[in-house]
Amino acid sequence: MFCDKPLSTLRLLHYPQRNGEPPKNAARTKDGKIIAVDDHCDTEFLTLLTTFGHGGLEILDNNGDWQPVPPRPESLMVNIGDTFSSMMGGRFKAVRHRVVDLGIERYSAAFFLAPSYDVDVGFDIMKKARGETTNLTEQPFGPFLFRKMKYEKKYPEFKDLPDE
Ligand SMILES: O=C(O)CCC(=O)C(=O)O
Ligand SMILES: [Fe+2]
Repeated sequence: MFCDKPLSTLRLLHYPQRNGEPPKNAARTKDGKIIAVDDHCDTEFLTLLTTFGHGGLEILDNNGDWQPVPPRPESLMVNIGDTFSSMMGGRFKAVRHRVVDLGIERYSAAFFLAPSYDVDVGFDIMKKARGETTNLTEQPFGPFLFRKMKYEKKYPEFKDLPDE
């Protein structure tokens, strides 16, 4: 499911320390902190994330409040992606998260485990395992990912890519 024509990616992130005043139009949280990465859910299957001990990551809880994720040494954070959530019929939810600027230089690394380009992700894993029919339609992961990134999440780096 993950090995042939893989679409998994490793993202190495460096957030340089800000010098001087932030731009006037910088995106801010309700309590005035500068947002370094806007809130989003990861799109792929599962994400393994380390922040190398840095704070700044926040998740949206069920009450709609943002909660800081305290860095835990020697551990990885595992996030469920939209694809896994949809394949589990929504029983597991992709967590909304964002990164706020704490005024320090920051590093993180995220491995986005993604199904292969041609793999059908348009079914409910649990229903299929029980031999039940699923309502979802066949959906190869590659075009599903590209469409989601381009039209739904509107990520600029996907703007000029073809749909398939
Ligand atoms: O830098 C971080 O801690 C998180 C980055 C992130 O959420 C992402 O790249 O999808
Ligand atoms: Fe993320």
